[in-house]
Amino acid sequence: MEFEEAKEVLNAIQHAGFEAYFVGGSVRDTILNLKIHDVDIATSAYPSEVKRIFKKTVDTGIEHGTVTVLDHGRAYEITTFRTESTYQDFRRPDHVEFVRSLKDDLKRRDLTINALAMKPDGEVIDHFEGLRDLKEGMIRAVGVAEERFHEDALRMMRAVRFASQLDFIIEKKTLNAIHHNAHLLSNVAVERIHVEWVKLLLGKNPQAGLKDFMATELYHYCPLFSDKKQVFNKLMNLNSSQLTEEEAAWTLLCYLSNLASSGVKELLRAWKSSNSLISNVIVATELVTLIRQQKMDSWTYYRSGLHCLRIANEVAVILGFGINEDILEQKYAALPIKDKHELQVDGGLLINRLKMKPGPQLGVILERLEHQVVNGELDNQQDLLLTAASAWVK
Ligand SMILES: Nc1ccn([C@@H]2O[C@H](COP(=O)(O)OP(=O)(O)OP(=O)(O)O)[C@@H](O)[C@H]2O)c(=O)n1
Repeated sequence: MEFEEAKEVLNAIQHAGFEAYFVGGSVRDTILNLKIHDVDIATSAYPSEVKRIFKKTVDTGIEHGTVTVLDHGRAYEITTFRTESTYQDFRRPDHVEFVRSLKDDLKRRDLTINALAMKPDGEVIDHFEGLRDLKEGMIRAVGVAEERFHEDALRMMRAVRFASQLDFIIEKKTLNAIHHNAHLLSNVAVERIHVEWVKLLLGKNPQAGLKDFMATELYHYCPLFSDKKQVFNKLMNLNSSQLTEEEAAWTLLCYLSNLASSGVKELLRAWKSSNSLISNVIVATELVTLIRQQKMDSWTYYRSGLHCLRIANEVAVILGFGINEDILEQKYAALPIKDKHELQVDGGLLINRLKMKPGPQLGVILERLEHQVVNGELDNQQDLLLTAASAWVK
């Protein structure tokens, strides 16, 4: 386990005479028995001191106190204890103030469940009753919630995200503070909000996260979400099994919003999504309707591709009209060709053998061949395809 190896890193810092602890999400997730992804370390050593202890380091965020240590092929982020919120946009490193006390460092973290530290021997340091909140399933800001949210407004989205991801309840004062400060979210980079929003949708209890997201009016300050109250209500009422990936989450949202492809594009662009995500969600959203209408023919399977078919069907299953997964896979596997390049003729061949001229007619004929092969009307054999094409040319 990553923790075991990371202990050596902690020990090395301690041997050099400094304090060092595991902090943040890895401590929370270990206590919750969840899989941990990255291990963050907080230390009283300044970055220059950390760099003296280890052979291989990278200055990944030296201005906010972070040095990455490379050890046995792994990377560990080691951050000097700090006070004022440096969790904000790292383009604003002007707030950093290093301190030598762990408590001061933990005091400026967002939520009590994220303000725990752990020693290499597993002892947990808990200044803000994070262990109690973990046990009770509570999301609570550290200290005065308003202050924490002013330091970094993204924390409000993190709170609703954790409510969904961990299936926890947001404590009343924290929830009120989010409601009161929701407008501050407008100052946060969309990319950062995006990460939290997706984690909320993919969480264990998205209905709970959405309920808080709406009740606190955070959604008003998210791109193009102001008019989506009804859609979120629909989402909340779905007895959904857990969504497995971001594209499925957006597809569900776009389908429930009745968005045509231009609307999907506009929404996802506003959320700064990648072009590949946008095009997959456009295809998958249309597919959901076709699945509902039972209009799934071979051509639809072919042009959608297996990836989008799976996404659309995941959504259709949640909506109660999905296709049996095995049947979906079988139908796709049974397609005579999966890609245009598998067609036994191409433009060059038509020009050479049928003396066709390059131009739009060639494209039309190739497309017709492709359709017929996919639909099983014509075998994908070169001589058959050439015969069919030559008949169409005449
Ligand atoms: N806006 C933020 C972001 C992070 N943190 C602190 O920095 C730690 C690490 O942050 P990050 O890795 O972004 O999130 P995790 O809490 O580790 O959650 P995840 O498991 O999703 O990575 C958090 O636990 C929390 O203590 C914070 O106080 N405020």
